[in-house]
Amino acid sequence: MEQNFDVIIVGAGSAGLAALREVRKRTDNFLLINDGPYGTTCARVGCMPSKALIEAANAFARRKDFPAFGISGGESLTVDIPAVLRRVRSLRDKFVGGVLKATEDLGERNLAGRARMIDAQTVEVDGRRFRAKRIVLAPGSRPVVPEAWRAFGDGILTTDNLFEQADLPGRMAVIGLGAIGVEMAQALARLGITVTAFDLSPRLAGLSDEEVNAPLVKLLEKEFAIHTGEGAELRRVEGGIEVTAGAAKVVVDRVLVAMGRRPNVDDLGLETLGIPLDKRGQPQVNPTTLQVADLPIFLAGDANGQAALLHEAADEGHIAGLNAVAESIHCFQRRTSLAVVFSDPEVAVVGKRWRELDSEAVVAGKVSFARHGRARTAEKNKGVLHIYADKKSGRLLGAEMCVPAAEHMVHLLALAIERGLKVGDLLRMPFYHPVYEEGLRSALRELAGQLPCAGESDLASCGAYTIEALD
Ligand SMILES: Cc1cc2nc3c(=O)[nH]c(=O)nc-3n(C[C@H](O)[C@H](O)[C@H](O)COP(=O)(O)OP(=O)(O)OC[C@H]3O[C@@H](n4cnc5c(N)ncnc54)[C@H](O)[C@@H]3O)c2cc1C
Ligand SMILES: NC(=O)c1ccc[n+]([C@@H]2O[C@H](COP(=O)([O-])OP(=O)(O)OC[C@H]3O[C@@H](n4cnc5c(N)ncnc54)[C@H](O)[C@@H]3O)[C@@H](O)[C@H]2O)c1
Repeated sequence: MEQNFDVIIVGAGSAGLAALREVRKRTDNFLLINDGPYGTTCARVGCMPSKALIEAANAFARRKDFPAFGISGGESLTVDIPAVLRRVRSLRDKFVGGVLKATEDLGERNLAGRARMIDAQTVEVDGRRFRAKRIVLAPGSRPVVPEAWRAFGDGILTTDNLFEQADLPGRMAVIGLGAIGVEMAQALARLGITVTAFDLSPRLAGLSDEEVNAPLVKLLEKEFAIHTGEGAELRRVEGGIEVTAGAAKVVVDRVLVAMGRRPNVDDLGLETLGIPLDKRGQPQVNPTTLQVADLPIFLAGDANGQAALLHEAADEGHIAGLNAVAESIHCFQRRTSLAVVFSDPEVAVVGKRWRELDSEAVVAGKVSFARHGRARTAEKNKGVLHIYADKKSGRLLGAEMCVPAAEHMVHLLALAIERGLKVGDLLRMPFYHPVYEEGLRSALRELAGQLPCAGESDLASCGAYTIEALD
């Protein structure tokens, strides 16, 4: 017999739980279905354990700057990788524990099992059928691992099991240098592991501006070997796994695969819905409503293949949850796009990427942090920052950067872009001395110098800014 609900939510990840928060405020008649471990990808195997590993690696790497500061003895420091991994898991358990509270009082409204759509209002789990007026699908994504590589068994790692390891070997390959690959390759190298990294693309960490990418590659190459432009192949050899890519060849103990994540939509029964699916099996999803075509279904989080980031998953779950209980479906304006990769220096992209802009219609303000005063005091004077603005109006459009404190500067820029500010508006803000944001100001001044509308001074003449966000 089928059970009837107002809303069914599939997936208890960040998107599913954000939907749950809205749904349960408005109805008790819901069902949450989750396959596999609870606790979310972010807290269990994603954002949080990866950042815990990075922090340990960066703390240990700091010893290399000690001589420059006049501190000696750094070379006698050692790292206990099993202890590092134990701390990562201990922190991870606390983060997961916090997340589990969101579902602990649900009782029978929380069902463990794999859900599959039967039609637009019916879901099947282990042969049982459940109907709902509306359904939120938030099944997340999983690491891409080429089928043939599964034969290497525990020689292959992904971030699903990296943090579970009791110890790590001396030689590792990292395949894929997107966000995960860059973060993990640098962290592993900083923990003393000999890392060799590979990517098909010469652009790393999601950067599209080659003038920002090139210095990043140079900096990372000081810490581990990087080979780009060729697909990697694996072969078991005496004493390890041989990785080849074009002319590059290395034997390693284990391989971390970070070649992207695939949305979990392939086994979800979407083909039963009678709507077109693209070649990746994705239905059309409206990003402002999360609605799938014109069905009573909402697809949120990594699963919709739009922006695989935590804050976007949470927003999408929120929108999907609200729309799943609303009388009529609402559109929500999405936030300025923002992504940070927690390498050192940090990589960050905000607003429009360079490749999305018409190079004829924009000007770029560029600054190198090599001579940045505050960064020099901290031995962190590395990287470059590019800001893009509309040539005619001076309106800020986006930025790409690999610099220290990028995570903070992109938030300031996101505010400016979201509020439609111009280069001159941001230059009228105070910049304290000495802070990393002075580098941002240099890039803005460089931009202003290229704009026909730029004045002679950063400061406004009398009067209000007449900008809602600032006055
Ligand atoms: C190593 C790593 C580091 C990351 N770092 C960052 C970061 O620093 N910043 C950032 O913004 N983002 C980061 N991310 C991305 C972020 O973690 C994800 O975007 C986010 O967790 C996605 O949430 P979600 O709800 O879509 O999916 P999930 O949290 O994966 O939830 C999906 C849930 O649905 C379940 N499920 C799947 N199929 C079914 C089914 N058929 N039936 C029932 N249940 C199902 C899954 O088992 C899972 O429990 C990182 C990701 C990784 C892997
Ligand atoms: N700091 C963060 O915000 C953060 C950190 C980690 C992950 N994430 C999210 O998780 C998602 C997945 O991360 P990811 O790094 O796995 O994916 P990604 O899509 O960012 O990068 C995958 C990389 O693998 C490369 N690649 C693909 N196939 C390859 C092959 N055959 N050989 C060599 N290289 C190959 C691609 O060129 C790309 O550079 C990202 O989209 C990101 O949104 C975010």
